[in-house]
Amino acid sequence: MTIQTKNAMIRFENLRQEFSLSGATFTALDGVNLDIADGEFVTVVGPSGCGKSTMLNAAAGLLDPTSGRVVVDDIEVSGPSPRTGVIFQQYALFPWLTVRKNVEFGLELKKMPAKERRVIADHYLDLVGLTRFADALPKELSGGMKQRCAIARAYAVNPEILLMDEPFGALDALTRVHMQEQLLETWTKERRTVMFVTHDVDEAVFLASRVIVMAARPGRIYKEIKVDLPYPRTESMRLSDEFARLRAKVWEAVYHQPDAKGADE
Ligand SMILES: Nc1ncnc2c1ncn2[C@@H]1O[C@H](COP(=O)(O)OP(=O)(O)OP(=O)(O)O)[C@@H](O)[C@H]1O
Repeated sequence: MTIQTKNAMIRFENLRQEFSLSGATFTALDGVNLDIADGEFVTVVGPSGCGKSTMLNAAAGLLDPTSGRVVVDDIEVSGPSPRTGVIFQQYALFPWLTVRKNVEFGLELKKMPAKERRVIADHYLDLVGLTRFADALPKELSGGMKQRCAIARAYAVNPEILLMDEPFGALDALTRVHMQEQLLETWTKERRTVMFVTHDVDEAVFLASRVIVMAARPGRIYKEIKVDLPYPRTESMRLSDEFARLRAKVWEAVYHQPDAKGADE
């Protein structure tokens, strides 16, 4: 399935990714074509092992594609770039640095003067609601707060793209819902192009303007489901008939594919 849009910020062009596994070649992704428009919020779902993280890692420049390529704003991705912020499920915070210092980290690497760094860090800490915890250490934060810190840190270096791999996967259901609302609030105020990988069908529908459903063996795009709910998304939308209809549609596409087993089974 090929999905192309005008003004793509991220373009997957016929991406194929093979891995060597105990001497054998395993095709994790095959023929992936997808455009994500500037400022769009796209979620990616699919059975375990269908290559969601592989796709995201390719966009992050963490993989060398077997063939095809990923293009960001007309430039081929050949390695990690400051234009792209990546947030994983594990809170990749430095435990010995305060929350503010964690957010400032990328700016320090850029050799930005301390005063400027602090202004930017404090802006993003405010945006994610962590101002009161600026001087705390990561161990003093809850899981949700740690991920908010990771989001502030990713935003601080001003990337055009945010790649998020199951960022709320380790959180309890209630915190997860709050985090989804908070992320959308941040994204509405400071819009970036987002590709967000998740296992959670509700999360995929609530966040995205477009849900990409993948299939396994080999990993490929199976379906695209448009979410025509306006932003800002609200709790009442989550409980609406339209949301239920979209959830059912995505659920059907994920769990009732012609060959619905995960690649690992
Ligand atoms: N570096 C690697 N070396 C070998 N095989 C890999 C590597 N990375 C991923 N794979 C394999 O590629 C397939 C796709 O993995 P990937 O993590 O992208 O899937 P996923 O859809 O994100 O899975 P999940 O939903 O379980 O996280 C899996 O079978 C995995 O074992």
